[in-house]
Amino acid sequence: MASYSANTKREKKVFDTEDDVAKAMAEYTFNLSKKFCKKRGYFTIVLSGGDLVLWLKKLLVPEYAETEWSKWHVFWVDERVVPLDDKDSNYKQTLDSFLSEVPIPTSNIYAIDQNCAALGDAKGAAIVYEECIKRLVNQNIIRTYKSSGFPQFDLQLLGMGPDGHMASLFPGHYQIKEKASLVTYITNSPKLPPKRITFTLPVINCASYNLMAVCGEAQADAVAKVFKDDFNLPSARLTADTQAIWYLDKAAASKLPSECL
Ligand SMILES: O=C1O[C@H](COP(=O)(O)O)[C@@H](O)[C@H](O)[C@H]1O
Repeated sequence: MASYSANTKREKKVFDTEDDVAKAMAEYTFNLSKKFCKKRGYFTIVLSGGDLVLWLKKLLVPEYAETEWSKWHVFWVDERVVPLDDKDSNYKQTLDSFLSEVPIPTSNIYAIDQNCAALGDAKGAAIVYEECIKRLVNQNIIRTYKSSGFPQFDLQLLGMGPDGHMASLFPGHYQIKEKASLVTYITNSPKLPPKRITFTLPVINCASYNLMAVCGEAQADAVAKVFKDDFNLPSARLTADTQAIWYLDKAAASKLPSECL
């Protein structure tokens, strides 16, 4: 199993504005899509909810017209267990702002199970999502991390909340300790809505590339704690197989200790 003890060097780039972060995230995604589509014929990309959903629109510019959308397989690192047409659904938000604009085959977009979502069955949704990931590993669409059996996604685009949570792994909640499952669930999330499913930390850290994009002053304290290695914050535990990089705007980076600048 992958280690999550911060042995992959945490990298960062600071940009002037949120718009610059979004543009750089799009460029990073485009380049990795090109690399993996050429190498394997697939690109497995994991998305988050939150602000990032809007930043994905930067991929819709003519510069990236050659993106091989038909080779994309899209997952969510976490999802709120609400009906798929609910305004809080990460799937719906991403569909409305980005996915509906690009020709990714519908069968390559892996939303959570709609029955579990409609019933608010978080445990069931986690089980079904884990089965889905395992099936795609068996089909060689998702690679595995150094023959550990853990899935290895090509790229994950992540966000962090002001409390330092990433995906739906929240500070002080036991889900961060889960090591055996691929997908777990929470029914008392401190951020609403309360029922969510989430990739576990080993799965998150097995990805080839992890890009954490964080903007705004509200996140500055948490960013500073992460870069001081405060592992109480789930986001401080982010690593990756090849690269774990943080894209920050100046506001989010404003409280970084001077030795980190
Ligand atoms: O609830 C969630 O929050 C985090 C962070 O969102 P942000 O708006 O502060 O960027 C997000 O990454 C996660 O996917 C989402 O479910």
